[in-house]
Amino acid sequence: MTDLDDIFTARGSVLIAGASINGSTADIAIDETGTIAAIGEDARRAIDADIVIDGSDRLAVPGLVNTHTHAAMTLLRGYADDMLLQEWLSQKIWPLEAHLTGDDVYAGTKLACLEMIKSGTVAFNDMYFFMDRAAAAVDDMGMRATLAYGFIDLGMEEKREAEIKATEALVDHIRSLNNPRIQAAVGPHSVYTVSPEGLSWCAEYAKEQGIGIHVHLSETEKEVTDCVAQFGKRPTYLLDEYGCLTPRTVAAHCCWLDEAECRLLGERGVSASHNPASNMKLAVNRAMPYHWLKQYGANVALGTDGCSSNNNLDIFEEMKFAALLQKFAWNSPTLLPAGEAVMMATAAGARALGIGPGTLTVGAPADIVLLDARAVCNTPLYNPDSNIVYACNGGAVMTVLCGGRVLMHERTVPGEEEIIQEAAAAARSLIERAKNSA
Ligand SMILES: C[C@H]1O[C@@H](n2cnc3c(N)ncnc32)[C@H](O)[C@@H]1O
Ligand SMILES: [Zn+2]
Repeated sequence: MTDLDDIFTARGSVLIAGASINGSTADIAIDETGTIAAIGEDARRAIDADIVIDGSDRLAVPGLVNTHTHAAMTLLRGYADDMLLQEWLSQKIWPLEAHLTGDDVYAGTKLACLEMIKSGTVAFNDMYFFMDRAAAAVDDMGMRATLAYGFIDLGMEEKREAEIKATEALVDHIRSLNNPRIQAAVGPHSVYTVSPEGLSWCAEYAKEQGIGIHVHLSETEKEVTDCVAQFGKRPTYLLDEYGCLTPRTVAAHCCWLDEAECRLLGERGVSASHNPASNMKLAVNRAMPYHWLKQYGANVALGTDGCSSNNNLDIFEEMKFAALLQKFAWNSPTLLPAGEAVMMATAAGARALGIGPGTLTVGAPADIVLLDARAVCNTPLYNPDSNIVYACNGGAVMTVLCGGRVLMHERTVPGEEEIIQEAAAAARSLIERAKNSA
């Protein structure tokens, strides 16, 4: 077996020896390009391994995907809780965010990446500000991410011009990085913060650039009634009218949808990001109609939302909350069984971001998580999906690989201490600046 230091610095082929995959024991071979080259009997012959990782007492699962977050909001964790969404945003969050700097976003996104890696997430879909600095953090941490600048014009033409410039600058910047793990998306925040002109620019620009769209959709009932009062139609139809519903759109929340809207999202091939912890915390008072979205073929994945409404980035918790909330809200104990929750966090998430199949299969990117099969939460282990969704949290994750690179091994992530210290310092200084300006 390879030493800890070598595991993080070596670049090359990796053999995971004797891990448990879907109930049977197998080796996994990963080639130099970070692709799964073989699983099972052929694995040892498929590569001349530079790194060997002991997979005994480990369950191998695909890397988890967080399809909706505001990563740098780790700096706002616990800053404002137990409030109504509109008041929380307008009275607490937005005033504090006005003081954010690029350095804050770098430090906060690094803390977010650390937290995600420690809980088995390899890829995320982010919408925030100073996203060139978020990209730097993602690059440093070795994860995958789709990064969108949060486009908010509040119906003002001048602001719209600035948001267009910021969006274009981010897309150009990400292209210049030439990092296959980082892609750009366009991020119209929502129908209540972006004008029709803004929505339509976002849709056209995304189409022209061949990139995705990341938007909040029908999170609260107020969003829907305000939209109907102002535009005479529900948010889904407004987004559709301006071209924002595409197979490369990720719509976060999707709580207050009626059946016809679910059908339209299915027809347009949209991915819906279910964020049950945030929805329950902010008491949006309606669970995403998962059964309709599934029935009409929308791709339903999972997200945490930001750390100020969750308050962590653990997709294991999100799998459990999703499975529980759906059952409770729709009065159906058979709705969203464990296996489906795992698929939402893996294959559906990967599909939403266009990053491969999100499965442990030959030819897939080697985005692999090894769980401790001997942990309390995995004992006994009748049905791994059940343990993963209902019993475990991210603490059971021991090793994480993204594109064949080891990001965490035996729960060690290089540089963890400094990342935590720097984020804590950034949060302190942010609060200080906000106080001094008040
Ligand atoms: C990108 C923007 O989205 C905001 N934001 C964070 N959480 C939510 C939510 N649940 N609903 C709407 N907006 C949110 C961020 O605070 C930032 O201002
Ligand atoms: Zn959000």
